[in-house]
Amino acid sequence: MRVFITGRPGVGKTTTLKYVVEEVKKRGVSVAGFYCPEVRERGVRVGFKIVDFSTGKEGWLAKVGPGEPRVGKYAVQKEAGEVARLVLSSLPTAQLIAIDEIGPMELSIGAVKEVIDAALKSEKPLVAVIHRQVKLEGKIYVLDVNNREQVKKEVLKEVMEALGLQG
Ligand SMILES: Nc1nc2c(ncn2[C@@H]2O[C@H](COP(=O)(O)OP(=O)(O)OP(=O)(O)O)[C@@H](O)[C@H]2O)c(=O)[nH]1
Repeated sequence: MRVFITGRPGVGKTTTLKYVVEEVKKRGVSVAGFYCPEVRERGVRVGFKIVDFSTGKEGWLAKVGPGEPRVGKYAVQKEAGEVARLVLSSLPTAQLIAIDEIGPMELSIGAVKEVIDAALKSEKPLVAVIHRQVKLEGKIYVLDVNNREQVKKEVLKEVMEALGLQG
């Protein structure tokens, strides 16, 4: 099972993915993967964190300021690799893989791309937010404000079925 969630910025992709992860975790499912929330200071975006779904450990993915390598105006942070390696180590024992997101920034950071490649190679059920420019084989939900409640339920149902769990 591979389900991808895409849609325009701010439409609710992360919220949808986190809803599904939290619902299956309530049912005792082990989830591996990460999400990359933006960080704002006084309303201005200053960078992104990377958070491990399995342990909750987080680190800076990339933030404004000096440093190499860079993704756009952001400097990639070394700690991103530490969190990514933690995620990679939890993939083998997980029942579900969840990634937010498979996008240009994540794909340009070696250790994070390694997690994404491992997830895509895995036979395990995968739910991922994909950037609208990224094309992958699988069931794709294009989220909008009118369908996001319905999509939350549909994706959860697909995951539960793939894991052999009741509703
Ligand atoms: N009322 C309502 N608000 C939502 C829903 N989903 C997301 N939001 C709100 O919309 C805003 C953006 O949600 P995200 O989940 O971060 O949207 P996103 O598509 O992941 O955003 P980007 O990653 O920046 O593209 C947040 O303030 C959410 O609280 C929803 O189902 N209902």
